[in-house]
Amino acid sequence: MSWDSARLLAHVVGRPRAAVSRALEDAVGCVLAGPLVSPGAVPPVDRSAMDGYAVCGGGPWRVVGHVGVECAAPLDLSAGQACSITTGAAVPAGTTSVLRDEDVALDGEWVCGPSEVGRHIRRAGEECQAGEVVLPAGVVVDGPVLGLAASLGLNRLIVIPQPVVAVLITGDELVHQGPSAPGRVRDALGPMLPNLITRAGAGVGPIHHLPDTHAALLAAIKSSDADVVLVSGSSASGPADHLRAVLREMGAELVVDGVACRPGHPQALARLADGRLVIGLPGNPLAALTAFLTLGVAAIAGLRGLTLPDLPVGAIPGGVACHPHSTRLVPVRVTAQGVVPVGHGGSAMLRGAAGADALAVVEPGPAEAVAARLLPLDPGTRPWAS
Ligand SMILES: Nc1nc2c(c(=O)[nH]1)N[C@H]1C(S)=C(S)[C@@H](COP(=O)(O)OP(=O)(O)OC[C@H]3O[C@@H](n4cnc5c(N)ncnc54)[C@H](O)[C@@H]3O)O[C@H]1N2
Ligand code: MOO
Repeated sequence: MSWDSARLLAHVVGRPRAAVSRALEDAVGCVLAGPLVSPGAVPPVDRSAMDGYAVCGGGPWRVVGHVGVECAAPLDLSAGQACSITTGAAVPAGTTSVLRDEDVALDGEWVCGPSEVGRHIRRAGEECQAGEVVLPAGVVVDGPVLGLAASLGLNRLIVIPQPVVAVLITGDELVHQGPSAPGRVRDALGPMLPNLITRAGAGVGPIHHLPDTHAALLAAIKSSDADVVLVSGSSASGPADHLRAVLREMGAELVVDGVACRPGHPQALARLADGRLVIGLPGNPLAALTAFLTLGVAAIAGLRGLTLPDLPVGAIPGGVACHPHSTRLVPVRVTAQGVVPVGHGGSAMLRGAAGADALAVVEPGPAEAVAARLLPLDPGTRPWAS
């Protein structure tokens, strides 16, 4: 299966989770299930944009009082009157202009300065009117969205919740302390995957290290209640690679069974009878990373109700060799001079990817590519190209 078909299928198979109502503080990372509608006008009244004086008509003006932000019922002004005012305070009825502190001259109870009708007044409803849609469905709830929701007066949001992704790391040879040595390989995926899952917009579920047995893998997949289960190091066809046999035994639908890409070709995606997804990540660390960025990120986007972003295209002035039949995923830096491969892109090594910005998606072909789509290595990057 082609790399693009695999990515597309993973996105389609990740069906959006049911919408729920969440308190603002619990909604971060979720996706708006419907348009965000303002219940009222913002601001609700005309407000001063400056610290200074609200005035009525032409000057000089006699200062008749003070209005602070906390003042719920400000006095009225009539022609020739002014009141001192703070930024954000409701302007008194009759105000024609606000003058900044630094622009006025005071003489006892009199104030004078340059006034211009409407100046430094934030009009009621300037940001939005009651009933107005301020954000469409499908926006990821982040800090600014929460701030906006609060300033509209909302306490809760209707959102598609984040999916939960669990990780099963297989490999009897894996160790979690100290260096690799004959017979032992330092686990690189346990430390790598949680941050990638978070940046892709999912919750990190349990991470289990399993022995290389059919029974252990079967029991762990069966007992997980995560929306997506990532299984690393069991994707090929060796004696310790049990993933496909386990999926068969569970009656899973194998949606993606190998992808024509390098590295990462043995990756797989299956849907269990109850709708949960299982993604097989090849054990080689860069292959696991490319598979997560391909199938994992696309499935998570689907589960979150997000579209699959089109990838931006970058010029590669120095060119990069194509593979005759497979899509190459090549660690690159994105510079002002164009896209530059960083090297160290072998499937068992992370050195190139760790210092790169993106994977260049190099289409199969007979020669060299001088441009490629760019798959961000940080799956939390905003998709400018979509
Ligand atoms: N006969 C074939 N052999 C292999 C094929 C193939 O098509 N036919 N594909 C090769 C490719 S490509 C890859 S990638 C690997 C995928 O292997 P598995 O997913 O079954 O993983 P393992 O065999 O367990 O491990 C491969 C390699 O990666 C190391 N590894 C595993 N997990 C980790 C980890 N958490 N951290 C660091 N390194 C890890 C493991 O020690 C092995 O060296 O299969 C090829 N073989
Ligand atoms: O394709 Mo393997 O996934 O090269 O390392």
